[in-house]
Amino acid sequence: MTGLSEDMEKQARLLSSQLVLGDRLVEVAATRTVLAWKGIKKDKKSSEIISFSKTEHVPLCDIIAAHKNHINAESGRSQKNPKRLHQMHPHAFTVSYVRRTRRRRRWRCGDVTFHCTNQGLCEQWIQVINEQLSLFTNRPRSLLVYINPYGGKRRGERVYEQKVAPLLRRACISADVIVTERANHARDHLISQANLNEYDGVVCVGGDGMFSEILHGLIIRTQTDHRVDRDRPDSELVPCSLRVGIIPAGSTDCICFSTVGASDAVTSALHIIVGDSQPMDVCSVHHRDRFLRYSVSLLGYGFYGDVLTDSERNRRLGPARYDLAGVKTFLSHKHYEGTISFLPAENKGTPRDKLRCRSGCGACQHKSSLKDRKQREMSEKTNLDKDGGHGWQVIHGKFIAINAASMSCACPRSPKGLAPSAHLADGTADLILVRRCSHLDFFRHLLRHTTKADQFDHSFVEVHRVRKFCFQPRVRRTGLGGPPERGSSDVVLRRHAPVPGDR
Ligand SMILES: Nc1ncnc2c1ncn2[C@@H]1O[C@H](COP(=O)(O)OP(=O)(O)OP(=O)(O)O)[C@@H](O)[C@H]1O
Repeated sequence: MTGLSEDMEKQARLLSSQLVLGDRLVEVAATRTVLAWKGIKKDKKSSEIISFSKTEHVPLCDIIAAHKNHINAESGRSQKNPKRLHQMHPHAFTVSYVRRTRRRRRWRCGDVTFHCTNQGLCEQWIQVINEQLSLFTNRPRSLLVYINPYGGKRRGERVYEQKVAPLLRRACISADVIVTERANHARDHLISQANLNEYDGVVCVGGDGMFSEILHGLIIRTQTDHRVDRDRPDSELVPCSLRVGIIPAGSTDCICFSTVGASDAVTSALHIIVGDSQPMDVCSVHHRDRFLRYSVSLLGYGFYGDVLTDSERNRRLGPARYDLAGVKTFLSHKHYEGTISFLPAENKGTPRDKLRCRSGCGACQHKSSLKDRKQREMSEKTNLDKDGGHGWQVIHGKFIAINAASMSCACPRSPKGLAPSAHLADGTADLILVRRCSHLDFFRHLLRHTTKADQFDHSFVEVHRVRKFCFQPRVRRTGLGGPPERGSSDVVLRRHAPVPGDR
């Protein structure tokens, strides 16, 4: 037998045969971790089999499935001299796998078809490969899919049917699909009707708003099932047992872009199929000991809050509504007065370091135990009660924008995002305060979101990495924006929902 590669020689082969690939004879071997093949030919003099090409291989964790092919008489016609080879190898199977492209971290599905001499061998190959794939317990078998038909450019259903469903079928993953009929349909269904035990994950086909609905549905359902009081900011949330997959079909798709590294339906579907996951921090927002909402991306008060509020009124305009609302809000140039108190995150890097959070990020690996977190929370509380909040910092001022980013919030328009160094799952958020400044200065700051320049390098911008923060707007007066009632909002960062992420 010819050697495939040194690495393969070290591992026990599950199966090894001489098959045909295209117009050449190859030796193919499968181990527990890799499928590899190499071109071979018979030496005319010695009749020995010798190898003549370099080994190609696909890691098993990148294989989607192996399927039997239905060969037709035409197959192979375009190739050099395949007819005889194919007559001698009339049975075939195709292995589908993840192909990484160089283009902006996009993944595609690649196929390689091997021809065998007999049906038994063909079936043996399919069985061996699929048996190994079934050992990957992180891969989903059954999914619950929610499609928002009105998100973004209203292409959710088409994107799912054309790009995602065929891949799920190929990977033998079953999917129950619900096309939503109204806002909060998915959230309500998850809270009160969905039989979550039947599924390995939930898939969101839509934008950030739709993801937020699903996140709320899952977290609220889990907390209700475990009788956790959501109104208490110090309640320990019970993690959801299901992962959430995101197929981007919205306007900005920032959560998908920041976690997967690309805003592309096929790439997301492939991440879901191979069982990738990425934990994410979830931030809970409370007002006077009442739970308001959860957030995993951006909480914006002032400029971004106003842009979102205004854009909601023009939803019929599609993604262009953000541009319109952005220009209007920018021209209005409002500022908001208030007091921000925050608890800085210690030993968690800084929002201006050059680290970029990717899957496998060291800062997000550390899982503090429940005991550690309880102790930290107790000491934070004691410090707060003892001397009015030792460790807490307080800033009073007039602000154009107060933003808390629990992730970079990168999107195709702003590839490094609002908070380039924010981590996905380290239990902190980057609190960005833009103080009152001139129109021109604010424009310069906004412009930097789209360039490589440091957007925090302005005298009127400050940024802090925080665990918790609280905003107390000044009582509303004529000409001053902000919520009508007096009171403060607390934001608490937690680790929580896993989503498929980049590897
Ligand atoms: N069938 C439906 N009809 C109307 N609204 C819906 C429907 N299904 C979901 N929604 C709501 O549409 C909102 C926007 O959806 P989505 O996030 O998918 O699109 P989007 O255009 O990217 O919007 P955003 O930029 O706000 O994220 C969500 O907040 C969701 O609650």
